[in-house]
Amino acid sequence: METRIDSNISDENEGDGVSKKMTMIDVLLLLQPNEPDYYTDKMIQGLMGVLLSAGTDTSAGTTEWAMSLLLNNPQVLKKAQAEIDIQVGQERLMNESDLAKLPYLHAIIVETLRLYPAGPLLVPHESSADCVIGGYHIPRGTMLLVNLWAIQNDPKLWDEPNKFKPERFEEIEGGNRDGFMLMPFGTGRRGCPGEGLAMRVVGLALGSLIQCFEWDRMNGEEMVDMTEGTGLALPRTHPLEASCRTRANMLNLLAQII
Ligand code: HEM
Repeated sequence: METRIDSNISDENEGDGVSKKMTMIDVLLLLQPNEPDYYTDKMIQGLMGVLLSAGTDTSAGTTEWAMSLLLNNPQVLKKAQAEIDIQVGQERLMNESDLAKLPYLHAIIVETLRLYPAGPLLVPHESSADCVIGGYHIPRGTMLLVNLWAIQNDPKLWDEPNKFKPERFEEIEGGNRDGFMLMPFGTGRRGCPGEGLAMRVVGLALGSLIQCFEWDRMNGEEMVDMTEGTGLALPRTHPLEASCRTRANMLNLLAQII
């Protein structure tokens, strides 16, 4: 990965500085001449590495949990497919601009993030000054972990918290954020900066899989095992295996692009 980022940096350094589309690396390199001690190659490389590592397993894992939940809840999968068929049709592949017309797909992703948040304890925060949280005195320099998983699965806050019910978010624009019941991307100024990108990436990947293929569990009646593994981004214990076949009406379209 370092080599890749290095070569991007040296390509950009050799260019005339005017690129067709500004990437984040382009912007950082433009800032470099004015503040060379701050925008060093090492710092840019580190920033890119953080974005890649923070954005990859989280988005892929959320897509995998969502597919697992859909396989165990085929009626939800059918409803999502019907929404895509009505809003997008089968003449073209769905694209990013379709996401705004697919509230049920959005609700599926939010419900997945409620049940299986990729950051179950958020990331550790540290108080920069003495403060009081919920009546507790927190001295400066204390590490604070938020048990997001417990909040998002709390029966005092959620009706049937263990059930996968995307309908609970269908009516609510952008998911229910009242009272911090749901914050899969954290909150405040250290909240996840990749939220918008993640929702688009997961929406497009999951939506395309639903639009193009019929999905079944590998072992018929046997439910997909939903055991959580250990790891920072709440991985599954076993990678998901599923059976899929191209939907009859999508065959021609897919044949053209493969
Ligand atoms: C489904 C996907 C994702 C989930 C669930 C997720 C969740 C989170 C959470 C819970 C935090 C900690 C927030 C807090 O402590 O308040 C976080 C931080 C962060 N995320 Fe994400 N994230 C996702 C995707 C991404 C993507 C795509 C990127 C970038 C390309 C990204 C970049 C970051 C960075 C840089 C931080 C640290 C922010 C800081 O400390 O100021 N994340 N994310």
